[in-house]
Amino acid sequence: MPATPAAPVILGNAPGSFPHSVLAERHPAIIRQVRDAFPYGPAQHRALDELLKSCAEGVIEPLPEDAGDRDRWRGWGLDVYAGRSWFDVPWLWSESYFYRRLLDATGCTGPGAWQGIDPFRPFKRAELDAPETDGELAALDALQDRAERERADALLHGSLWGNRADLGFRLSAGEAAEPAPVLVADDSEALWSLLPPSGTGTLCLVADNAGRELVPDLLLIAHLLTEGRIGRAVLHVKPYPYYVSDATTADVVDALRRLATVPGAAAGYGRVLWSAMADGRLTVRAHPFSCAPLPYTDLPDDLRAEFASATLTLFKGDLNYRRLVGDRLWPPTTLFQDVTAYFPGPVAALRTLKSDVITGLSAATVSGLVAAEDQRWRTGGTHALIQVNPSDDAQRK
Ligand SMILES: O=P(O)(O)OC[C@H]1O[C@](O)(CO)[C@@H](O)[C@@H]1O
Repeated sequence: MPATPAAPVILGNAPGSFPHSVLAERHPAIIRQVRDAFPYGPAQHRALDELLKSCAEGVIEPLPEDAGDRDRWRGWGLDVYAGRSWFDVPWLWSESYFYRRLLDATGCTGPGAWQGIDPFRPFKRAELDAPETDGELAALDALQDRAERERADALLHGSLWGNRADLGFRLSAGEAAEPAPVLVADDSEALWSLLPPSGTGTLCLVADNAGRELVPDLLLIAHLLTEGRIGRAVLHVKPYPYYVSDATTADVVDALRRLATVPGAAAGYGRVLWSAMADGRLTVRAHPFSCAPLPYTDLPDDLRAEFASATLTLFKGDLNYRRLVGDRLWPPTTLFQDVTAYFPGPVAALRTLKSDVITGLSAATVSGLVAAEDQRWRTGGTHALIQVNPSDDAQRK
């Protein structure tokens, strides 16, 4: 458990706050976008109307009695939160449950003809098929004659900034200008020391978004396998559509098929990944807990054991960061090592900053950011971090 006293859990009930705006504005907008993207029938339109009304002024309703995951959600807190306003329960819980209910409203959770139809697929496909993606993949050609470490860094940064859907395989961390550095924490040396070129271990990469984030995540995995920094990778994705663009197995297939159609170096990475899938060096996992509305302190035993045996578990994106350190208003200088001390193995986070949660910053970095941007740096997606806790559970005891 953290050596630091726990900070307050973030709720969505403070008007003017970022979490409140997500519940009050972003969720209704997502309902509108999804409704406009599909030729839904009357029952789906009615269900979307009901969800719109509920999330604006209603309360959290239980799942239907025949929902296959009803007991799971009851175990995740549904019995405690049902009947309360969406705004008064932990923000992480409320947001996660919104996406679960959206799947019911669109028929994705079935039964029926719409079962399994991802309501976010048109947006994910558009991003994957965008001409910008071709341009960014073509940039890989220029990397090929660089030293291994340089290519590794460029791919790490591609994966990091892919979280903003902006691959830019950067050869450096970008403008590190004071007082507001782009990269607010950079533990990349510690990360590479966990994945030396002679490695045979396993990387668990806990993915975030599909499309222009998942593609560079896959490229990074291909590089690590090819260069012998890891022997195996396990890519954790979501078992069902979630938080609009979160990657599912179908999105992995789309991304790999996309890489199979491009020219140049990108196609070579695609071939590496395709054969690594075939011989088991790359596997895809879609554990139910990946869509849990809970922090990773509540890891179920099977996932805990899996992460404990990995050489490194790498969490991508903002939502995973919130779950990793706890969705709490930590003082920004709270040590990342303290809030991740519960984690059963070496762990790293690659994240662009899109919500209030932050840990592991130096006091000087915080004051530079606040002086330049007040608190906007926390949520604007213009800053990023690479944080590592290299010690595993055994070493801490
Ligand atoms: O795709 P990412 O990086 O996980 O970001 C998702 C973030 O977007 C939001 O859903 C809304 O901004 C946050 O709640 C969440 O943390």
